[in-house]
Amino acid sequence: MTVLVTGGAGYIGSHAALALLDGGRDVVVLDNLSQGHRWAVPTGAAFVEGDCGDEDLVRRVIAEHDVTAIMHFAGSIIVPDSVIYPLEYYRNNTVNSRALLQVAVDSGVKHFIFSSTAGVYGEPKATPINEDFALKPISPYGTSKMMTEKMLADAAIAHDLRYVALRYFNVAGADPKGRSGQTSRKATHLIKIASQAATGTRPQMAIYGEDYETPDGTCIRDYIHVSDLANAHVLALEYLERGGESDVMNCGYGRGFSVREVIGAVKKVSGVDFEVELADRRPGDPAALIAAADRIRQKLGWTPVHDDLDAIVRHALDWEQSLKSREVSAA
Ligand SMILES: NC(=O)c1ccc[n+]([C@@H]2O[C@H](COP(=O)([O-])OP(=O)(O)OC[C@H]3O[C@@H](n4cnc5c(N)ncnc54)[C@H](O)[C@@H]3O)[C@@H](O)[C@H]2O)c1
Ligand SMILES: O=c1ccn([C@@H]2O[C@H](COP(=O)(O)OP(=O)(O)O[C@H]3O[C@H](CO)[C@H](O)[C@H](O)[C@H]3O)[C@@H](O)[C@H]2O)c(=O)[nH]1
Repeated sequence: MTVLVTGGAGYIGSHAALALLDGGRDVVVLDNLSQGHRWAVPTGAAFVEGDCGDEDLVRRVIAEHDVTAIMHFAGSIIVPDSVIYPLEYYRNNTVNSRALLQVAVDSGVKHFIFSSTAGVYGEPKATPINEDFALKPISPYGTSKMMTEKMLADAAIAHDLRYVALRYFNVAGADPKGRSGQTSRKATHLIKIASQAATGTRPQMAIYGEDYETPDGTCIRDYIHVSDLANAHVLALEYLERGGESDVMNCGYGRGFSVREVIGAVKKVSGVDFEVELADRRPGDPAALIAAADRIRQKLGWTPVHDDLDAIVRHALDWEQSLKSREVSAA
């Protein structure tokens, strides 16, 4: 009984693989290394280099490793890129997910956990956002994820398969033991960028807009520690294994911090007063995104242990320092 982790050489997938291994599970990672790194695959996990849309390959991996569950992280993740290359995002996020789902159904894999996003809500009418809000994505990225959610829902009705789609809010931080962290080749996430500015990997950073209708004028987000998120995946798997119904669940803490508050925390924790300039709004940024996070707590018994901005920042900074000594290009 092995868990197939697609995208397990990437940021969140490698943390989920660690959480599964820490819990005594067998793991096989399938990653095409388009973004991830071979060294990011945790020790103890089997590794197959390849594409999650390659049905023959996935079929073989499932059979050879006795896979009974799939955690599907593989995908393309940069929202503005999805506007420029929409068909590429639909191929990698939607078409490849369809292929993976087909093989899962054909092979009798009954449990499927999917990386969805708060991006499926688009510009929500209010905040906090609960799972019953209308899905109105405003980018091809968000739409590509919403379409996979729909495929999962339909497949779960027609076939012997149950799923949990986890809608992540803003994922940040790194493994507290320093075993993994965010190593995207093209960093866009606020805490990653601020950590790079603090550790000297980049000379300065920008705040994208300070004229939003928020207390300090900058956008508010619900930052969730990647290790708490990884544990949510393990709990979601246990939930399915004890017969839980298919569901979608927000992953966030239910509170928000502004861009200025985040940058202040990175400066305080690092002790570095790096340069911050003001820039125009980034297109498509909603003013505030905060999760209503009751469902995941109730249904999975999820109790986060890293709900502390300074701790999230500390772990992100430690990881950034360790990347510098590994001489990995993380920019
Ligand atoms: N990082 C976030 O804040 C965030 C928020 C919401 C949702 N998500 C979703 O979580 C998942 C993981 O994101 P991440 O931040 O770890 O990104 P990441 O880029 O670090 O990891 C994605 C991994 O998938 C691999 N990959 C991409 N396409 C593949 C394919 N066709 N076949 C096999 N491997 C492939 C990449 O090489 C990479 O290792 C993604 O599906 C993303 O959309 C991330
Ligand atoms: O250098 C930067 C980087 C970000 N920001 C701001 O910081 C906030 C957070 O931005 P991120 O890029 O860290 O995260 P997003 O909220 O844009 O994106 C998150 O939500 C998206 C869907 O809404 C996707 O799921 C994405 O993967 C996930 O990280 C935004 O207001 C952004 O404008 C800056 O001011 N400067």
